[in-house]
Amino acid sequence: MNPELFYPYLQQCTKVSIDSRTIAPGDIFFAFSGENFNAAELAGDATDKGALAVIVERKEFEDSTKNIFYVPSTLQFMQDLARLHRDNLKIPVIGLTGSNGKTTTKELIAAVLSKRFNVLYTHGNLNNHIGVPLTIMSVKPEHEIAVIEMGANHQKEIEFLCSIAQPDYGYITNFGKAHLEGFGGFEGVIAGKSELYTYLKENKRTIIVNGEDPLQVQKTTGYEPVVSFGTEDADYHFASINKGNFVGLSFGNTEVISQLTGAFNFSNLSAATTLGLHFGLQPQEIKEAIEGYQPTNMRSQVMVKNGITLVLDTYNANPSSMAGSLQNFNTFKGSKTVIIGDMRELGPESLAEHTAILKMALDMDFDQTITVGDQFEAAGRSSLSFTTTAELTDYLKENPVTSKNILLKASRGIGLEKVLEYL
Ligand SMILES: CC(=O)N[C@H]1[C@@H](OP(=O)(O)OP(=O)(O)OC[C@H]2O[C@@H](n3ccc(=O)[nH]c3=O)[C@H](O)[C@@H]2O)O[C@H](CO)[C@@H](O)[C@@H]1O[C@H](C)C(=O)N[C@@H](C)C(=O)N[C@H](CCC(=O)N[C@@H](CCC[C@@H](N)C(=O)O)C(=O)O)C(=O)O
Ligand SMILES: Nc1ncnc2c1ncn2[C@@H]1O[C@H](COP(=O)(O)OP(=O)(O)OP(=O)(O)O)[C@@H](O)[C@H]1O
Ligand SMILES: C[C@@H](N)C(=O)N[C@H](C)C(=O)O
Repeated sequence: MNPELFYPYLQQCTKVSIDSRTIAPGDIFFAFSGENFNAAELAGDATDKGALAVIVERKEFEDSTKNIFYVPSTLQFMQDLARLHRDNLKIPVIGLTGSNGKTTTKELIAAVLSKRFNVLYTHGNLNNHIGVPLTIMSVKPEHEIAVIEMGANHQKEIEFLCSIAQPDYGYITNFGKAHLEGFGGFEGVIAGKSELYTYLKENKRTIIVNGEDPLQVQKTTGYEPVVSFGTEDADYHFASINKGNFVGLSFGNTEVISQLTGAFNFSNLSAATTLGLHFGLQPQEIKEAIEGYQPTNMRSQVMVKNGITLVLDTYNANPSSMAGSLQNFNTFKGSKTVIIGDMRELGPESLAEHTAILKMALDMDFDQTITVGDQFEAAGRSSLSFTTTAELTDYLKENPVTSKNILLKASRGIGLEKVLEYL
């Protein structure tokens, strides 16, 4: 089977899926093999559920009478099919990457643009070599704009994802100390993420740039077309405002207060507002969209429990986002405890980065700094350190935290959100 021959199935399908458990009539099922399952064995189940077509990479499961087609690599086929679909799309595609804030910014952009357009945007964090093709293939004729998040942890990955998403507009949230191991240090992060700029420049597409970020400005100076925000002379200028623990922005007579905490979210809000204005939305529409967006995904999520203000930021962590979270949390009024867990994928710089973050936390105005993970443990003395989240929860059962504010931040693998029920 080749992608051109298969393309009519994609045009007719209800949705695409890589999980037979989600298949409904009219769907296409792409069967992958993994650590636990070889999904090709489930091709029959998928057709029993009404799948329009199934792609398998095991010849013995091919059955053209049931539209079960064999390809040498399900992944490669899916990527080629997505590229073909993208070639046929006539709508603006906005691509974004960066070290921190991709998902939040993507959600904000989608919320804003959805006030006026039918927007297809990346679901959750499906931002990689599997997630991007799935997202692109999900664009239907009724969609008017697509917002595609692109993630990477090594060189040439963004270049590859751009070859599929082919963004007309591109935005890099920032360069930070994330995935240092795979990128080969901070310079490697800059090179890897800048592959988006290379694509946009080579294809004369529009760059959205934060004029207050010197590294982004340096990478884009002299290029046209650019839509800039931030500085006074940028295309769009916003002032940062705060209400309690929440960050917002103002422009003209419009004041917007988001449900996001952390000064770092100002650039995320600014990017979404810029795109809203660029696509002709009214300030009031943008305000309603941003004020209505509530993070529910362990990304700087603020909640009140038993009278304690909790910041749940356990979806990921790296030195840049950890520093931002600590600085923000330090501005909270009242007594404060931070519970921070190891930051993964930092390679040889890991210990030094954990040591610097621990020092930063200990120098701040917190009642208690609690750490989880062997990297923080190796980094030195904190008020309290635990190797695993399970050890911490055992401790919390006997010794509840009494501060009025608690920050929880760690890499995903630490599973720090499990302590929530003991706070
Ligand atoms: C192929 C797949 O789905 N893998 C997921 C799967 O892996 P596992 O090996 O455990 O699969 P199984 O053996 O259980 O199943 C095999 C397949 O069979 C399907 N199946 C199973 C049972 C059944 O009854 N019916 C079935 O059809 C099943 O659906 C499988 O397809 O499970 C893991 C645990 O949940 C998943 O982690 C794994 O997902 C892989 C890794 C994946 O890439 N998923 C993409 C859809 C995706 O976009 N995932 C994002 C993660 C993005 C991310 O981490 N981004 C980074 C930067 C990118 C770095 C990049 N180089 C990379 O490595 O990804 C960032 O910083 O943002 C997500 O899920 O959020
Ligand atoms: N602009 C920003 N600058 C620095 N840190 C940020 C920024 N935006 C968000 N963060 C931090 O990063 C955390 C994760 O945010 P988000 O999920 O949006 O990032 P991401 O880049 O999509 O990460 P991932 O790809 O792993 O989902 C937030 O909870 C916050 O701590
Ligand atoms: C969850 C994954 N995309 C990620 O961001 N991993 C880093 C290492 C983290 O969890 O902090």
